[in-house]
Amino acid sequence: MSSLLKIDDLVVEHRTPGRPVVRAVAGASLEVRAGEVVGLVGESGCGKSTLARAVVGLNRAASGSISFEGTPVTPLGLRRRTMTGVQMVFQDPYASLNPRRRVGDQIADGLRVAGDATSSPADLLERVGLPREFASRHPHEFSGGQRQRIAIARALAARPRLLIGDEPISALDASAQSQVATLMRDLAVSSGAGLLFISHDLSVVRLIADRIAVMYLGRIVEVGDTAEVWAEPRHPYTQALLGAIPKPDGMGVLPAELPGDVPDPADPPQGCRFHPRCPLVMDVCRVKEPEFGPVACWLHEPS
Ligand SMILES: Nc1ncnc2c1ncn2[C@@H]1O[C@H](COP(=O)(O)OP(=O)(O)OP(=O)(O)O)[C@@H](O)[C@H]1O
Repeated sequence: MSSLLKIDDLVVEHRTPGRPVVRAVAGASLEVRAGEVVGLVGESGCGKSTLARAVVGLNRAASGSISFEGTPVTPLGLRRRTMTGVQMVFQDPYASLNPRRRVGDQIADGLRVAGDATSSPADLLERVGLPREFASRHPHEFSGGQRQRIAIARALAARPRLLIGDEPISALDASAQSQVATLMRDLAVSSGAGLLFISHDLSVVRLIADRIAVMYLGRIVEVGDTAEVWAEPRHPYTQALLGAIPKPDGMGVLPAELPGDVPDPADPPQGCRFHPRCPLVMDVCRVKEPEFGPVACWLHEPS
């Protein structure tokens, strides 16, 4: 599979006057290949949205690089390409659709972007599992799950090569969540596009992602094939997320609850950022950040 999106050592900072700088993405590296689904997971506030927004140019990169189909796009991100190559589906389908415009007209915008004169908005609605006649109606007539399908139809109309879902299911009813996630996966993969799917719902990510990237306090701490990471999570944080921390003596499993809260990204711990909460912490972890992959942990230092 060829590389579609490549993020290297990306740093993104939020600056608010009178407040310390928040380094929300602190040297993250990640790749999405054409035709694959990458699930990005991690606790609230770890920087997932900031990373996604940097990719589409809504947040500016302070350093590091982002390239799309081999072309560097940093520091402005993909904004100039967003209209054709990349589409993002946001968390809140109530906010992302224009309440005053008919659904069909909003989908038609995407078709125009792609220069697609053969498909109709009704065709796109059909592809996302909605009746063709919805095209003449307005967003307020629909449920959250239906609106998110409409937002997906609008994104797909532009024929993106990369689709990004930033928590696209977390505002939906439980019954709609896995359906919408699976739909995004099927539609992206069948058109040969890549999908970067951000979610804190691990069971859904497990269902749809080929690979999984685990983010902690601005960094990707583990990346791997979804089935392998589930079978054998290696970073203690991934183990905690999946509820399977082996005890240091190898006997049994610690409870999934991690001590303490996520540290403040404006003042991250020295050394490994996870060390204050890590049940397997060693001396080196307190002084030196593990800057290697695919498992950024001193227990898994490449030889
Ligand atoms: N516009 C902003 N100004 C200042 N700080 C921000 C801004 N946006 C995000 N942050 C901070 O950056 C950090 C990362 O936030 P981000 O929203 O990227 O995380 P996330 O993993 O997507 O979390 P969530 O799942 O809650 O959206 C958090 O500490 C957050 O408070």
